[in-house]
Amino acid sequence: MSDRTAVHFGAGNIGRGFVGLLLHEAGYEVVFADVAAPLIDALAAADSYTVHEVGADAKDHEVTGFRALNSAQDEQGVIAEIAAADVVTCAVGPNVLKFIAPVIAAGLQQRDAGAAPLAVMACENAINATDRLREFIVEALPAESRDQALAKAVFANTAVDRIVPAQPDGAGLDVTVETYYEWAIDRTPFNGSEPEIPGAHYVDGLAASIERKLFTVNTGHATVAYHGYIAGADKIADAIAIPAVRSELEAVLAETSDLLVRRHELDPEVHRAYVEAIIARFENPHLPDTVTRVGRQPLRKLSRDERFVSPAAALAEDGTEPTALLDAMGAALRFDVADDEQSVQLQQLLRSDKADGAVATEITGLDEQHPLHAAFADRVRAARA
Ligand SMILES: NC(=O)c1ccc[n+]([C@@H]2O[C@H](COP(=O)([O-])OP(=O)(O)OC[C@H]3O[C@@H](n4cnc5c(N)ncnc54)[C@H](O)[C@@H]3O)[C@@H](O)[C@H]2O)c1
Ligand SMILES: O=P(O)(O)OC[C@@H](O)[C@@H](O)[C@H](O)[C@H](O)CO
Repeated sequence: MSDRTAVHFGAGNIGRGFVGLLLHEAGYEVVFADVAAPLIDALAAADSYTVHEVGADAKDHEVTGFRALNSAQDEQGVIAEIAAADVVTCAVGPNVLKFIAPVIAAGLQQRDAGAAPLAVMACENAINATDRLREFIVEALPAESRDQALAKAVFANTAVDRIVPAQPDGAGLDVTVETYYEWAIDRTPFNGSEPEIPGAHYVDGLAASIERKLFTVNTGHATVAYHGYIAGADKIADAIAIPAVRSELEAVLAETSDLLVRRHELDPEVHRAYVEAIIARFENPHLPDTVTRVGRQPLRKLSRDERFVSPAAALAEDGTEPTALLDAMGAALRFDVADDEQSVQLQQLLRSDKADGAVATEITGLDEQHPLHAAFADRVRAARA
């Protein structure tokens, strides 16, 4: 039995197939907290699950020694775990951070002031997700004990990268993943006391790592998903095999590469190799990933600080029209998937009687004066025609 505990919110694909696995391999007892009752019941009843890698040099990994708590039904149990844990991580989706924050806040209040600080690290596809989580925790803490509670934790931003597709019915707790993974954690807030996680690596400041990842892996992935969806593809590997989709992907990544190389002073050759490796990951024929999973929640993906608008707005502000990014954003507007709530909301918005410019602003958060706005409003008009 381990003497170190990690509470992980979100026992879904990346939670079991990546964060839970790496924490287990680092020697932590992982306590999964999730609101999905069947999933938590299955985890609580299991002694182990298997992470199956697919692709070159694939291996199977057994995860054992975990516990599982239903955070909707046993909030006090989760709070007590957090009060005593060494690490808290989450992979619940950026829009869910506000719901888990009050529980973490309560755990910090209950924590012994003499205990080593709790390492809090959000593992979401978003810029500074841990900072966002911290803001929600701050809001949840009473003013009179806020500073004491916050002093009991260290908050570090992270960037996580591993493609974990939706798992097929009947897979149970086992998870199929690609072999590649990367977990970059900002070392700065730890002042030398960073948790030992051999599968992760520490970096000085996360801005370059997270933007490189989000604006390459996720911008590229979403481009393949949205153009692939329009072309009628179901799987990402099939979508990228369509020459027109592949050209859109390459054009989008040329635009984000231009921004990333300049902004973070990346070596262009090293970055080119990074881009090529990512395209090869999208082509992995053994990975059963779909355009509907990768394109999920289009309103989040089209929001201001996300994978399309953030780099496209920066390029437009520099005087370049990012045509491929705009075309991918236009393709995203045509993502019409009945069981994706945000896709339904997006289609309702497009059918509304609001002006194209107002719709463009509502989706992207860009005001009418922004240099990207008019070009995106044109894509809105085209999608409504
Ligand atoms: N799947 C990937 O390839 C991948 C890779 C890197 C990062 N991510 C990021 O990880 C996050 C999760 O993605 P995923 O693919 O694992 O999604 P998922 O839907 O498989 O898992 C999310 C889990 O969070 C749980 N959850 C929802 N609300 C909760 C709450 N209030 N408290 C506790 N648990 C709650 C859900 O029940 C679900 O089990 C997202 O931010 C995603 O962008 C995913
Ligand atoms: O998780 P999302 O919805 O932000 O993005 C969908 C995919 O691009 C994403 O899950 C990737 O598979 C992952 O980020 C790879 O590291």
